[in-house]
Amino acid sequence: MQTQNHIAGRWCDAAAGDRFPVVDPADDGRIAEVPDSRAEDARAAVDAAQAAFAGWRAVPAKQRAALLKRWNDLLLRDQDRLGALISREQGKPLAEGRAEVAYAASYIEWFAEEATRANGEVIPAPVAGRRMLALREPVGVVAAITPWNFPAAMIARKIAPALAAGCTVVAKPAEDTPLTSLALVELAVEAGLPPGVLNLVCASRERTPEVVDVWLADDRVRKITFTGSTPVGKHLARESAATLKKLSLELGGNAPFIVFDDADVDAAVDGLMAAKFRNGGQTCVCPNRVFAQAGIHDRFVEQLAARVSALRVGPASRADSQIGPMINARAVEKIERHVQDALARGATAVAGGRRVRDEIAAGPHYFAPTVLTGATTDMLLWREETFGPVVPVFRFEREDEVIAAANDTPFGLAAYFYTRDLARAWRVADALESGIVGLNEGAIAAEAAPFGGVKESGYGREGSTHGLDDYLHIKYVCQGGLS
Ligand SMILES: NC(=O)c1ccc[n+]([C@@H]2O[C@H](COP(=O)([O-])OP(=O)(O)OC[C@H]3O[C@@H](n4cnc5c(N)ncnc54)[C@H](O)[C@@H]3O)[C@@H](O)[C@H]2O)c1
Ligand SMILES: N[C@@H](CC=O)C(=O)O
Repeated sequence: MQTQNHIAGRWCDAAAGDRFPVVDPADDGRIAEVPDSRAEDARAAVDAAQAAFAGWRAVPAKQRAALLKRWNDLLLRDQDRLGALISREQGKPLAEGRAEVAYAASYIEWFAEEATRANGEVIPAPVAGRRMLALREPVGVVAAITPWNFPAAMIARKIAPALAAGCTVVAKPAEDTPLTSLALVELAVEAGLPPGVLNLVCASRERTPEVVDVWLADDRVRKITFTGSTPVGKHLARESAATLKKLSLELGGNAPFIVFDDADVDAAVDGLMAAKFRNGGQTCVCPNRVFAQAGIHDRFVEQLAARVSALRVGPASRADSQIGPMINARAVEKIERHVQDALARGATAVAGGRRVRDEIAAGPHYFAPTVLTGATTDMLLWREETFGPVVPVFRFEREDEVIAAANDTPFGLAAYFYTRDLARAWRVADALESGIVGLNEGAIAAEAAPFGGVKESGYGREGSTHGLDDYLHIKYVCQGGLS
């Protein structure tokens, strides 16, 4: 298991020698220790990335693509090992850990292919004797800051487009899950990535601001790409203004999931189970508020409660676990606070509603998959993302009422709805204020899709052809004297 920083092609400890523990969320048991980096480590990473930039951008796109393809192949070769590591440090069930490796690899493969398509344009000149071109160039050194919930996929879908575009990278993984990122970097080195092109430093929660502040202040860092909470995203936007860095921010959500009377209720329940319980509800696109129209409300809730009650809670180490531990004590406390607040304000738990601690789910961070009926807009879970296995169901009567309610949030990442009425399908898809819409579909993420939000869920897109643009800028070249 790799447990050192990677700077300028070398595995190294933090210059000051500090380390912090990485724990298994199932039982808080120590898995490993990694470097607790400081400002000097962050600066060394930028020095290395800047020194490597000129050489890397000059590597032909086809060779960069070949290297990314080798990296993709190595992830798939080691899928079982990496999947188990993700599950161990993050807590998701083993099948989901393995699936995340394939998901991460799909972004690397996608951007390997996109690397060779960063085409420019020849623009018809408005006057004689000129040739006008738009070239697409790498922005330079990119700083990537990633969350714990998808420790392989989130870093892969930032690093792969950056490398494909010809940028070099400094990265800092989430403090809860650095081991998977280190394992991915190890495979990138095995794939043949030159020294300095990809640098990764670990830092504890306390030291993270010291590391990231160096990158924010350094004018050699030309772009910040971040996935995480909205308050941290706003901080990065404010602090990078002084050097006018390019920014991609994938921030929090508060996704609505609407089931109309005319929906296929079985399909809606299937879609909600897929969208909500992936990673125990700790996914930024998880439905946070479920709206059921009066005509199907009771049938929908009955089916949903039966499915949710049957979910098996337990550690990733058991092959039959479907809901793992939450990432840490703060996370499970927030979930419990939301549920208790909802119950105190009149909601009813028709499934779950409490922490779990038993022979199988023996640790301190388990929460029962929960369905709450009678949810109302005065509850905490209306305003804040719960980020856990809790489904509050709101009853509604009319389409205009539910659209207003769905949009009544500063966030706008994902939204879902189920209907069989074609006119309504497009009316509602147009009216929802979100970057992503699942229409009769709960599983929306894919490497070929543009993933990102509107409003306070951030800006920029990851995946798809648009995902490469975030790491490129356009240079206009005007050649004269041709007549
Ligand atoms: N939009 C998305 O794709 C997406 C994905 C995952 C999580 N999220 C959101 O993130 C939230 C929970 O995730 P989290 O706890 O990892 O978020 P977080 O913002 O606390 O942490 C994310 C990353 O930011 C770093 N960080 C924390 N404080 C920082 C600071 N002051 N300066 C610089 N970096 C700092 C962390 O170390 C981590 O690497 C939820 O709201 C969720 O919706 C969004
Ligand atoms: N990994 C998620 C996004 C953030 O949580 C996804 O790609 O769906």
